[in-house]
Order: sequence, then structure tokens, then C-alpha cells
Amino acid sequence: MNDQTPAATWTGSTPWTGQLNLPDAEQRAREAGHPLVELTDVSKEFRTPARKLFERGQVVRALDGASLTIERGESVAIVGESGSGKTTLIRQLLGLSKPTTGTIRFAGREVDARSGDLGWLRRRTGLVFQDPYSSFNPRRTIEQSVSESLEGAGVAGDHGAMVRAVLELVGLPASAATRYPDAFSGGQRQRIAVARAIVHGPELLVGDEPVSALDVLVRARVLGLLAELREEFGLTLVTITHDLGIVPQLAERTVVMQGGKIVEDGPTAELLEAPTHPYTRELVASRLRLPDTTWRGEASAPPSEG
Ligand SMILES: Nc1ncnc2c1ncn2[C@@H]1O[C@H](COP(=O)(O)OP(=O)(O)OP(=O)(O)O)[C@@H](O)[C@H]1O
Repeated sequence: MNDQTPAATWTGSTPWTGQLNLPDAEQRAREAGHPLVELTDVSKEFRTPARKLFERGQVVRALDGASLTIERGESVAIVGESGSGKTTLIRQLLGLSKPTTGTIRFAGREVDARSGDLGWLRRRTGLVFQDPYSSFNPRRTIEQSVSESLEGAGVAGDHGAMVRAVLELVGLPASAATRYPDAFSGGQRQRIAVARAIVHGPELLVGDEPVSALDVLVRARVLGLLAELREEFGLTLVTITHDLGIVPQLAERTVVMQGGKIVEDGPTAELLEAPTHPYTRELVASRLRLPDTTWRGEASAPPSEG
């Protein structure tokens, strides 16, 4: 089977039950006045290991006073050079790491990474990693891997049926559930990674370079899938990318990071057309000068579907 399937055309017979986990009317009313995500003056410092005895390691300020508000249903791209703090920002946002200073709120509720009780946030968020090859355990079936999100979010019910339904939702046959990752091409694995990130019905889907390992055609299809999921289920998307070329298709709003700071934040079209910060101007200019350097062929041949 090659990756020709149109994005998010759900033709399965089992309804995708992930959406049943969304907040009920009472909770929605309680949260109505709050943005989905709110970072206020968030900084994160790391201390690098000391090289000599009695010496203290150096402090790296990975995030420096970042404030960001994301409303429900928005799609936001986060761009910036390597080391600018993009991953650190989303790790704070998902409660995977505690900021040194500042606060993070999700739907008005404070995210405390040390509370040990972030099940509520796991249920409401999903994450897609960059590498479709290393992000799956080769010894676990697709059903086992995708089910992990349901277990992590504490979702009750028939996990097998939920996995099959979500696989169909992302354009794969339900029979993919019983196969192993090496049966799938890079693009198909990224569809499965999307399935794993949404199976439990999150409202926020975060992607850390989710398409940068894919060739241009497959990349466009996976971006199309994300756009359709957003439209159909009202998902909020936050996506890190190095590639300014995909930003117009991906997000109507772009946040530019440099040295741990958010240096520009605005509508994508305006930001690319008339960047105001010198660093954004530099990024846009270098994009225009360079060919598409991230192009790569698919690393495995498309398998045949028996
Ligand atoms: N656990 C850590 N310990 C020490 N320094 C860290 C740690 N995590 C991140 N850093 C440093 O913080 C800075 C920001 O890193 P981060 O990974 O957030 O950047 P990035 O923009 O996501 O980069 P890339 O695009 O390469 O993934 C970098 O200087 C990085 O070396």
C-alpha cells in the first residue's frame, strides 16, 4: 500500500469514540472565558554539568520570558533556528518540564509539572514527534503502540475498536492494527503517529517537526490530514518547524523564536510578507535564497497490502 490515500476520509464502520472524551457542556461553560493555552512570562534555565571538580556548570537560559496565548481552534507555527527554545517551550506547555519562573495555564487551569497529577492534561493534549522511524517500538504492533495513549489518558472501553477507528480516520485500513511498524512507509508511520496522538480525543495537538523527515509529496498529504482533522474536530494545532515553506499551508499564525525569546508573533501571511523583527527578516530572506534543503526520499519502500 502506498501513501495515496486522501487525508482524513473516514470510511470505517466504527465511529471514532475519542471525541466522547471532550469536556461536557458544564465544563465548557466554566472554561469559556479562558484561552486554551496561556503562557505568562515563562523562563526555563538549565545548568550544564561542571567540567571540573568544585566548578559549577553554566546556566543556559533556554526560555526567556515567553508569553503566549493560544485560542481554541487556532493553528500556530513556531519557527526559529536550532537552539532557539522551541522544544523547551512546548515541553513546558505540555507539563513535561517545570519552568524556572512564570505560569502556564490550560483552559484556565494551572499546569504544574511537579504535581504528579497531570492525567487531565494528558487527556486533553497529544504530541507527534519528528522521526516516524524511532518513535515506534518495532516489537509492538500498531494497536499496542496506539493504545498507549488510551492507557496514558485513562480512557475506558474497547481500545482495539478505538484504535481501528482512528486508523481509518487517518486514512489507513483497520487491518494495519495487527501489523508492525516496519510494514509501513515514513508517511504511513506519520499517519499512525497522528492516530496515536489523537486516539484519546485531545483538544490540542502539538507537533515537533512532524513532517520534516518526509519527502515533499508525503509531507503535503500529512499536512492535509492535520488541516482536515482540525476542521472536522476543531482541534487546536501547535507545530514546531524549521521549514518556513510549509508554514502558509500549516498555520494562520506564526511565532518566531530567537535565543529563548518570542521575537515576533502574528498572522503568517503578514509575517512572511512584511516581517518586522530583523531576525524574522533574516529567516524569510534565507528561505528565499535556499532550495528546499529538507527534501528526502522515503526511507522504506511502500509495502504491499495483502
Ligand atoms: N536538558 C537540557 N540541559 C541543558 N541544556 C538544554 C537542555 N534542553 C535544552 N537545552 C538548551 O536550551 C536551548 C534551547 O533548546 P531547545 O531544544 O528548546 O531548542 P530548539 O529551538 O527546539 O532546537 P532544535 O530546533 O535544534 O530542536 C539550547 O541551547 C539547548 O542546548
